[in-house]
Amino acid sequence: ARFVSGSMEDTAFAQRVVREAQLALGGLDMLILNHVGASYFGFFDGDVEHVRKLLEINFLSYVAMATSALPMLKESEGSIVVVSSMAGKVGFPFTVPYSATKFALDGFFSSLRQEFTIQSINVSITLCILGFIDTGESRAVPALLRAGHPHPGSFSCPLCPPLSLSPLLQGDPTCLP
Ligand SMILES: NC(=O)C1=CN([C@@H]2O[C@H](COP(=O)(O)OP(=O)(O)OC[C@H]3O[C@@H](n4cnc5c(N)ncnc54)[C@H](OP(=O)(O)O)[C@@H]3O)[C@@H](O)[C@H]2O)C=CC1
Ligand SMILES: CC(C)CCC[C@@H](C)[C@H]1CC[C@H]2[C@@H]3C(=O)C=C4C[C@@H](O)CC[C@]4(C)[C@H]3CC[C@]12C
Repeated sequence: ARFVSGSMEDTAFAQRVVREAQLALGGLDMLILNHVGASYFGFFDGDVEHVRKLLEINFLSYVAMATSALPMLKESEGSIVVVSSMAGKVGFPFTVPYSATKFALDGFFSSLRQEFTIQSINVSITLCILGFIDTGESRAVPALLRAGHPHPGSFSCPLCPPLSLSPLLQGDPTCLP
């Protein structure tokens, strides 16, 4: 495997990764955009700088990489895959900055897809809407909810008040509308 180390909060770095891929591979069939910066699970704390930084990592770098990769993807009639979340489709408490970055991805890439159709550009754009997955930082979330954090006492799913979120986090999707 090849890698380029750096941080996606710097759009120049995001563009460099694509250039390095071009030099190393000579073209690109697929661009999978997946990384996310660390955030917190709790009530919005008013930190606007955190929202800006998260937008740079989770949103702007995706825009920069897709834009830089587009000539290669047009050439190969390839694909862009954008990893998003249910929190990027429905407002959900305790993930305000993260959710904003995922909604932004939907706005940008779903609109771009429409333009590709109008212009007959044969590059597919797939937005993946994932539910809860037991990885990285997210591992702490079910325990936080079970412990009544960040809201004291238990709380219910805002979309279906009679049902608790716990079954959903344990893999039972019956809470979904
Ligand atoms: N887990 C979940 O419940 C859900 C996840 N998703 C989505 O799935 C995707 C993957 O999530 P998941 O695997 O859980 O996330 P993790 O938090 O486990 O991993 C995040 C990855 O992003 C990288 N990263 C973090 N900050 C930066 C940065 N500044 N520059 C470059 N890379 C960075 C990390 O690299 P390093 O390890 O080197 O720091 C790490 O590889 C994301 O798009 C997420 O939104 C969607 C719905 C639910
Ligand atoms: C219709 C709704 C009731 C569905 C609610 C689903 C909720 C519980 C699911 C859907 C998407 C999930 C979050 C997610 O996408 C990614 C992360 C990043 C990780 O670092 C920390 C955990 C976090 C915030 C997940 C927390 C749980 C979320 C909000």
